[in-house]
Amino acid sequence: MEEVFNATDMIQIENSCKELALRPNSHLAVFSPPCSEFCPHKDECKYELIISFKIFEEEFTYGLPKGKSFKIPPAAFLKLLSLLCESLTVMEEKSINSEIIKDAFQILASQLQVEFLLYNKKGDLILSHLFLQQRPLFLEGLEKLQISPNAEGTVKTSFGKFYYHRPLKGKEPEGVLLWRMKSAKKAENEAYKTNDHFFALIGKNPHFVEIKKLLKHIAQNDHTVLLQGESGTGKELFARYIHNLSPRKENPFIAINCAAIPENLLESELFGYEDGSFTGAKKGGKPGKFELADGGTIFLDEIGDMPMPLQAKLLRVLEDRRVERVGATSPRPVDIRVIAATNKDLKELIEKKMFREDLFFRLNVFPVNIPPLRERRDDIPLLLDFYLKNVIIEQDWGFKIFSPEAQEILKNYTWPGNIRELKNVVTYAASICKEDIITPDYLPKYLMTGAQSEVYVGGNLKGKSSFDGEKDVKHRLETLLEKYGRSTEAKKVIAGELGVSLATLYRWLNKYGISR
Ligand SMILES: Nc1ncnc2c1ncn2[C@@H]1O[C@H](COP(=O)(O)OP(=O)(O)OP(=O)(O)O)[C@@H](O)[C@H]1O
Repeated sequence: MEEVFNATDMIQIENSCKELALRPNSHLAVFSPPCSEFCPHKDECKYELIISFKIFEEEFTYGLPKGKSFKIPPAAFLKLLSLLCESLTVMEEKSINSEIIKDAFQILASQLQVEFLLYNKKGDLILSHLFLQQRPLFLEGLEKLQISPNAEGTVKTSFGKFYYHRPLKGKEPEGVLLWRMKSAKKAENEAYKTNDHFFALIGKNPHFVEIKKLLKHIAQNDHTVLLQGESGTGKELFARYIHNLSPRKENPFIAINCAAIPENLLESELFGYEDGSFTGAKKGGKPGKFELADGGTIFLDEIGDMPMPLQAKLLRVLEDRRVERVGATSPRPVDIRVIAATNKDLKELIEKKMFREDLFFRLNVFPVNIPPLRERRDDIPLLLDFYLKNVIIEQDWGFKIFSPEAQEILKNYTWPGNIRELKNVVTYAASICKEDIITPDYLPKYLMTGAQSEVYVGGNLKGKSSFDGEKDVKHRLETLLEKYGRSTEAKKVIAGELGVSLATLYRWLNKYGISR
């Protein structure tokens, strides 16, 4: 028989207490100790609450030690509620326990973030717990709810959608339990909002899981890793994953996007500079990213965009583990692990004499290819769920899900912008849909027409739909620059609005000859 409670804090109470707590004729009893005036420990009972219930012939009696908080899994609580539903006679008898039972269930429900409505078999609402700012003026009687004769299902009430469960005794329903979880749970909130990207590396696709395993292994040593994959596939997230699993995890993780920084600044950003090394240089000089990453990991994103002269300097750092600030006369030692990433074919760049072959071999110690989303479609539902929950929690919205039809469309789309695009689509759909269920009406139209997003075609702007041709693209970029300005902050906003990375935005600005 499955144990209903496996709560970590609820403990099985001693037999002596059990005898006092158990009510042999009822299925369920909740005690706010003392359980009885005859209890020898009644003045110093160590439990806050005692719950005793019987399923079939088996009895369970658990106590919550004082000063502990409930950690009962919500599923167990729902089982308990449905048990309560079957034991409604206990409530209706107005037994001495009924008030305590009510209180206990209210406490449990609020701790577990469960909303519920409990009706007896006559259809009267006898117990409820709803997270509403204002108390509802009235609660619907059961007959208004038009619950189907099934034992389980979903039903719409004036407080939104609920799941229902009606236990049957013989053929007669014993009552009905309506319940739902509050979606914006604080506990989830913490898990989802965590800066620890380690936890947010979502994916169960076997190839993806293999990569995670390999990287976990690689993380233990200091070898250089080269992550290759399309834009938005999660290269930076993987780099953080490696760092978080490595012995360097307490030290800095420094990311720099080689394509997002103007060529003339990149050198000093990476290597730092000495006092007075150029006009406008900060007094006392400045350490570069390599020095800042000392003891930790440096992530060189878009390495294919690094200018040739800097490639030579990077090669020296990789070979000697020493870095020379601009204007310095001698190098300083650095202890770093290097992770580089690219969405370009470096071998092709080598052929075009745009990337140094010797640097490629230095970087390519552990090459890892991150698959595009279209090659791991089985992960799409997981990612949709993850980002939907994320946005709901961030915005403190209520319950929302994608309808099966919307899920189907999202699953079949090619996602040229990969996970970044999926994330944007989820945010867009959840923002414009005021209902609980996100139907295809709320999805961007290009997903349905088979056309690709205007902003994603392998990271290059060449799509169709509302954007037609380069003239439109250039115009859109110019309009946005006019609207937001040209500061780095403004560019981040623009990149966000277009749903691309900052690096891609810089690439486009270069491509269309728009001044930065
Ligand atoms: N497996 C994943 N699970 C959850 N979120 C992910 C996953 N992979 C990527 N993301 C999210 O997708 C977005 C893009 O990821 P990231 O910046 O790591 O991609 P990238 O490959 O480095 O992109 P680019 O080449 O454009 O810099 C980020 O918001 C990241 O959090």
